[in-house]
Amino acid sequence: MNEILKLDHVTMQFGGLIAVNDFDNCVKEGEILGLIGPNGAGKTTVFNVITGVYYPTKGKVLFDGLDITPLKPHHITHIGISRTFQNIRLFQDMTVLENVMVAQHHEIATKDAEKYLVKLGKNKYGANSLWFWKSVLKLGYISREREMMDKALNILDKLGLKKLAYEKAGSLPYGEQRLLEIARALATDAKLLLLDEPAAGMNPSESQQLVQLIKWIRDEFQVTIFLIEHDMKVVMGLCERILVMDYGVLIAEGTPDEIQKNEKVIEAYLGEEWSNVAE
Ligand SMILES: Nc1ncnc2c1ncn2[C@@H]1O[C@H](COP(=O)(O)OP(=O)(O)OP(=O)(O)O)[C@@H](O)[C@H]1O
Repeated sequence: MNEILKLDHVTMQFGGLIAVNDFDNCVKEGEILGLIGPNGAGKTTVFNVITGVYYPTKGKVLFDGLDITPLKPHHITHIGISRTFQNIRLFQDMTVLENVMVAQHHEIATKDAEKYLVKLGKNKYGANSLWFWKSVLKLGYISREREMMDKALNILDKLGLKKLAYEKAGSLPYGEQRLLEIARALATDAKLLLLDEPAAGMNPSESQQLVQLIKWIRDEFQVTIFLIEHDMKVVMGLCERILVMDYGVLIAEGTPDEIQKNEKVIEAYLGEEWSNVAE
């Protein structure tokens, strides 16, 4: 499998604290990769470096072979990486449909990213570029809105949320708000989805459904998935490969079976969350 994302010796330091220390690994195209580790291990910081929230102290991030380290978060969304957050970030007072449509509007703000891609000879996004100029000139704006709505409804339909399209996002039960976050991420035409604790707050039956749904999303939308998760049953049932961090350091990599037997990993977890899995 090709590497879709490469973290090349990434270090992220906050003052005296090294949150991520020489992280050197990749995400392979089409895989479901898990990132686990105790609280404060540095997992979210890895996602923040990938998505341009932080500029790493050392190292580079490559996406499809392209150095994306200097790009801003909205540019990173534009080139095909989208994320969900640990704490749900929806527009609570907007409808479900509007939330998904708004996610597509990143295309409007892409000029700088396109300049950067052109400079690197990588402009594969001609259609979006045309849309940018059309929207500036207000040409085709209405038909474009229609297209966005159809696309949003299609995604909602696939995720079983279409019947809720005109409900306020804030009125949805927690599990469905998490699904809506995934719908928003898919609406950006992402090639790589970063999911930060997708099962947080779900009951055991919801989280088992989520495992099946994420596998289905990977196949249906042909996306690669990199996720942070504390629920070990979800991680072990879903991920094909797992990376384990502790105190900013990548301490293990392997299949679910290999990770469950890894002494360093067992030690890092001090038996806590781990005992749930081993049962
Ligand atoms: N902006 C920041 N400034 C200073 N320290 C930070 C910042 N962001 C993260 N940290 C610190 O970096 C370390 C790693 O934090 P991070 O949120 O990446 O861990 P995590 O593995 O995602 O934890 P959790 O599972 O609890 O979400 C922590 O000690 C945290 O306090």
